[in-house]
Amino acid sequence: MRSEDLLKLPSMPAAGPSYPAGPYRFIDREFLVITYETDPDLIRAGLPEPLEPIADPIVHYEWIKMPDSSGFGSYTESGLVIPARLNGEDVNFVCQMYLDDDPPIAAGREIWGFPKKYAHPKLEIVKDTLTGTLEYAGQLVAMGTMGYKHESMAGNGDVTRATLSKTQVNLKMIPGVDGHLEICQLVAINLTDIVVKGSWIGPGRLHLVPHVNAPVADFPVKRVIGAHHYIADLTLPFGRVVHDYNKVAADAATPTELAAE
Ligand SMILES: CC(=O)CC(=O)O
Repeated sequence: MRSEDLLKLPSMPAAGPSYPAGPYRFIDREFLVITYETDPDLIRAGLPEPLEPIADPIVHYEWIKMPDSSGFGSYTESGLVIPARLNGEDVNFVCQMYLDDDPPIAAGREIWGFPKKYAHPKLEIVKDTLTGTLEYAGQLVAMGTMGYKHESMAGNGDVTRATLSKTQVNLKMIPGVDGHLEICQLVAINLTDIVVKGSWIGPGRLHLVPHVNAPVADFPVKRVIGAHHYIADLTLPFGRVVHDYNKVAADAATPTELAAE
């Protein structure tokens, strides 16, 4: 295989790349987001610097069903997002994500640094209840329930658009061949071409179970604040590096330390 052909490949392995080149467009992407209050000390400890906590110690627990995703197919994911501040901007730090499809796990980690792990999330309508569950290694670790379409936010599409437009921040960590973190960065992403197709609020409940390898319950639920169900089409564009830990450490190293390397 010629080098110039290799360099045009979207991903590895060269024999059957895991995911194609973008753009990555999602149609009818359906969200259940349960917002709750947790312990402020746990939020402070869970946010990588220089991210800072906001005044309210809140977490968004999400289920996202993606039936039609270019390049990735049909899959579901679930996880935790923590509102935070970065350089004076309100952002969402993507803290944990669990999903059931290999290409978006590989692409999510390799391109944008999403903290993705393989698990079995589900989002379904069961009788009168929008129900999200997450199983990791055969055990239930999260269950969220919401009254189905109680109050439409149709006249309030801008609120949902604003929610989807908020900057997301990931901690991307990829080791090099010597095992050290060759890439250790905060990566920011803003979704584009957002079309909100439906949006509802209603009563919600959330149950999290401690699990060592899917530690969603490390941010325990003190009080549920609200539940939001919405459906949208959107594009996930490439990201941008907003903080490079290796560069900051190299810039801070003294000339003596550098000479000793
Ligand atoms: C591929 C991705 O990272 C997108 C998603 O699953 O949210």
